[in-house]
This record gives sequence, structure tokens and C-alpha cells, in this order.
Amino acid sequence: MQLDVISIFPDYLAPLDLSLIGKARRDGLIDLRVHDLRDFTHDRHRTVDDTPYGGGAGMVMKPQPWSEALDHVAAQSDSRPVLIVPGPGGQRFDQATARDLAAQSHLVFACGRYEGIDERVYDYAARDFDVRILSLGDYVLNGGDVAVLAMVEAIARLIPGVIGNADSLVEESHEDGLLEYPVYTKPADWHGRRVPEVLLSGDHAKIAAWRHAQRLTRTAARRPDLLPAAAAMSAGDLEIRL
Ligand SMILES: N#Cc1c(-c2ccc3ccn(Cc4ccc(CN5CCCC5)cc4)c3c2)n[nH]c1N
Repeated sequence: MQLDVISIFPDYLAPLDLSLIGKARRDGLIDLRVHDLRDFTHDRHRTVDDTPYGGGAGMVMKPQPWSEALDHVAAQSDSRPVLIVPGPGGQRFDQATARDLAAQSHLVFACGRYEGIDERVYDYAARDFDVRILSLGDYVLNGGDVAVLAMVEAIARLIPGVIGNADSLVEESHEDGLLEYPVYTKPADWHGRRVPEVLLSGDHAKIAAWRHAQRLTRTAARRPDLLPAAAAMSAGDLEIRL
């Protein structure tokens, strides 16, 4: 998969050189390129923002640098990329979104800052991109960079080979609508707190049943809003024993 990120803070994306995503890049599973938006300016101050028409607080990102950056990325694509623009007013980014985007061949992320990007850029981008405005959640960040870090990680880990053990992707929170079960490791007795005996039993059927029950209990306690969708995903055989 080809991923391009455009930002005025390229160093914000440095964590994508680390851990499993970094290894996937080195292994050639992911071709991730980060572009500095200021490289597409032409004034001595490398200006990317200006005051908003109509007044109001803050600054707005100028359209010209974005148009040139997007043209540059589109010219290097052999498909019609998906352009993801994080924003507080976007559609919610969730696991289903991550799965859908992980199936795409070329993703481009536009990291806005200030009060956002000039609205005309979205229309301009629609010529060469499938434009999606996505939000991490109902709170306000200072820019799109942190959102892109989260989105890239959520998407990239679904690409075959990125997560060594594909079993890790099963029974994850939100994969089938339920939250994850509790996990334990050695020692079996830690400060007088024992690991549930069933997990030491070696009875894999009992362990699987216990873990599923834990997922149901946790989801009912923490995210009851997820239960209807989870029931639909499991074709109605979801029996909630609390
Ligand atoms: N994903 C995601 C996000 C973001 C996000 C993503 C991208 C950018 C680029 C700039 N900002 C800052 C900002 C702050 C307030 C406003 C609203 N203002 C009201 C009057 C004019 C604008 C617009 C932008 C961003 C925030 N926040 N929360 C999420 N879940």
C-alpha cells in the first residue's frame, strides 16, 4: 500500500518509523512518504496560512500550497487515491472505516492546522481523489497530525503481514462489535491476586467460553451501545448472560 502524508509538521509523523509500522515500511509492505506542505510555497516566509474572509479568530490554510502538494502526489499515483482529511466535523473514523481503507491501494492524508483548510481545496481535490473528511471523535484537537497517526496505525495493522500473528486481529475490540477480554501473564499469583483458574486449566473450550462471556460482560458494562450491532454481526446468536 502507498501512503502519503502532507503536513506542516513532518516530524509529527516520526513515530511511524517505529515498531510494527516502521518494520512494515522496511519490509516493503507499506510505502509511506511524508511531505512538508511548506515545500509547495513560493514566498520567502514559506507562508501556508492567512486571515479568514468574513472575520473570526485564527487563521485559515491557503489553497495554493495544498493544490500543488496534491497535484504532486496525484502525479505519482497509478490509481485514483483516497484523500483523507481529518477534521472535527468529519464522519466518525471507526474500525469499519479502517477495514475499508486498508483495502485501498493508495491513501493520501492531509494534515490541516489552524482553523482548517480553505474549503475550495476539497472541491479542487475531487478531480483526482476520492475525498473523505473523517473525525477521530467528538473533541477538538489542534490539527490533523495526531489523528493521522492514529488512523495510519489502525489501517496499517490490518494489512496482511504487518501484524506478525494474524490471530491477534481476531476477537479484538470492535472487530465483531464486542470489547476485548481481559489478559493475564506470569506470575499466576501477584500480590495475592490470582489469575482466573480457568485460564490455568488447559481446557481450551472452557477458556474460549470464559473469554467470550467476559467480552459480553465488559461490553454490557462499558459500551452497551455496541450490543445491538454486535448481536446483528453474530446473526442473532449472541446470548447475553450477565
Ligand atoms: N480528526 C480529527 C479531529 C480534529 C482536527 C482535525 C484536523 C484539524 C485541522 C485544524 N484543526 C483545529 C480546529 C479546531 C477547531 C475547528 C472549528 N472551528 C470553528 C470555527 C472555524 C473552525 C476547526 C479546526 C483540526 C482539528 N479535532 N478533533 C478531531 N476528532
